[in-house]
Amino acid sequence: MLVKICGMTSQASADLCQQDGVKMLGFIFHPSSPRNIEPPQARSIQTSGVLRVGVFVRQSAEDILRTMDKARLDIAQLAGNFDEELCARIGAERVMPVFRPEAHSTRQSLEQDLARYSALMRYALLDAGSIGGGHGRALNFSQLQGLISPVPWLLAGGLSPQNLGQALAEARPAGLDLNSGLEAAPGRKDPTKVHEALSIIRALDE
Ligand SMILES: O=C(O)c1ccccc1NCC(=O)[C@H](O)[C@H](O)COP(=O)(O)O
Repeated sequence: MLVKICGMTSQASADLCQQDGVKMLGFIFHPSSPRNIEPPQARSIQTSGVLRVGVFVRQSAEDILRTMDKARLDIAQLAGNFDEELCARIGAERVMPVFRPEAHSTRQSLEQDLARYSALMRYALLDAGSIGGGHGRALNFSQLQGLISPVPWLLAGGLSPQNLGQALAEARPAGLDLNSGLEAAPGRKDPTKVHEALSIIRALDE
């Protein structure tokens, strides 16, 4: 199971989240987010054995690449509008676009969208809403069961210790992206919720 925890704002939150089984830590570069972080601060946060993911909403390829360099990022999560050219400029091995199931009237249309980007991305992330993230709202898990994706896909949107079991059983994703459901307050992770979520995932993933 590919587990990503998003919204790192300090070394303490990164240390808390760098536990067994966590594969990605997310840094949000979006000034209006309560989880926004500046590139030098993200750079100073030490990580080990995890992929460092930068979350971008509406930025040019140049800005994204500059921030990736400054903040020592491995992957760009494209949570706003994106196209083939943007993905190609960043490089397929470093791209995780955010797809929006609610914007598609059929499952086939979502799968066609995923297929269109097959050679341009390393992972796909599926989130609720139409732009941005961290809304705390869940997708309809059962509608995603058996989804055909050319790359491993992560389920995002309103995941918390309360609904992880249902999410895994119904959507059956390759990975999970957790954020506001593990917070004590916007931008501040709650140690109890983080431990609880990761132990649930470990138990269900055995
Ligand atoms: O979390 C934010 O504040 C945010 C702002 C702008 C763009 C993306 C953002 N978050 C992206 C994520 O990867 C979240 O983990 C994902 O949307 C799920 O969030 P949540 O519904 O809070 O679990």
